Amino acid sequence: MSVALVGVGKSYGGTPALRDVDLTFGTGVTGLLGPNGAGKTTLLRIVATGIAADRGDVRLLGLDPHSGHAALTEVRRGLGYLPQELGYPTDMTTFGFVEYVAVLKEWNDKRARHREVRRVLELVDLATLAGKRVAKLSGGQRRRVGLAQALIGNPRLLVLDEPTTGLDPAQRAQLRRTLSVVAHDATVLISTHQTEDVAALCERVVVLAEGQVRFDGTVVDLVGTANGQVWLTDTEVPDAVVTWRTGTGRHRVVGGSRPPQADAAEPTLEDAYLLMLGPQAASPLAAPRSQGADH
Ligand SMILES: Nc1ncnc2c1ncn2[C@@H]1O[C@H](COP(=O)(O)OP(=O)(O)OP(=O)(O)O)[C@@H](O)[C@H]1O
Repeated sequence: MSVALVGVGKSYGGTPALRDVDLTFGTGVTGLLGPNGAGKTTLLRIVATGIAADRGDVRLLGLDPHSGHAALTEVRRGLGYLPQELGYPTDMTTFGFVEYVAVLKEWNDKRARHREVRRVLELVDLATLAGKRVAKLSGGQRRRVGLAQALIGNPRLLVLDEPTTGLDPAQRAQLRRTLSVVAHDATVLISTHQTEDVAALCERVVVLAEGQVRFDGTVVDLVGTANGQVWLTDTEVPDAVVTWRTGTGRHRVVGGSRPPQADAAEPTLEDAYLLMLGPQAASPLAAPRSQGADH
């Protein structure tokens, strides 16, 4: 296993961010879902060696990263990381910034380094913007520069904190293609608020809430937890766990007792996620629902 966490806990001051987390990850893409403050970024920062856990055992690529400088360096050599917020030196060009990271990652041979920078820029569809200054890129383009630097050297462990933020639908599809290739021989962890990304990309999904693992399994199994609990109705239903008016004017009803004159609907990953977390999940995902389609 590339990542093994046993009894991992982390607090900031008195605030617990992760409590007693047991998780292992091997090759393939795993999606981390959870409401704001669930602990996703904290978990990814621990796996990316940015911070140490307060409690428990952390093994990354077979090593305890905090057992000494050599182990930490060895883990970092195999790691690609896109943090939630990456500061960009905006006076550099796209090529210049990615090359700068490649230098830090010990790509000392100039020709090999340039080839690698061109390769990762191609992967994220930025080759034509290689000479443009980062300051002049759009938010989505800048996010892809961040992705490019994470992909340098084909890392065995790829940690991406909200990689789809700011990407348009075509770019998200491109990212899905890229990650599905990378994941053949790498362990990829992504956090996202987009259940569609998880449904499209991940074999496995982990739901975190209040610093604890609430679900760990396949996407299909998570969707299955909502079987028989999703309906479409013409009128509002007061006792639903979550409900919203869809773009067609009908109400999607998730959880609670079956409403009278309801049509059963095929559950989606989002339904299952909302049902699992109840009103707690309502912050990031449920807000824009009134404009949504009938799903
Ligand atoms: N540097 C920090 N100092 C103090 N508290 C922090 C810090 N980082 C995170 N926290 C707290 O730890 C908890 C978990 O935060 P974390 O950022 O890991 O959650 P998250 O699931 O990534 O949230 P989001 O979806 O909003 O990014 C929250 O209560 C948060 O306020």
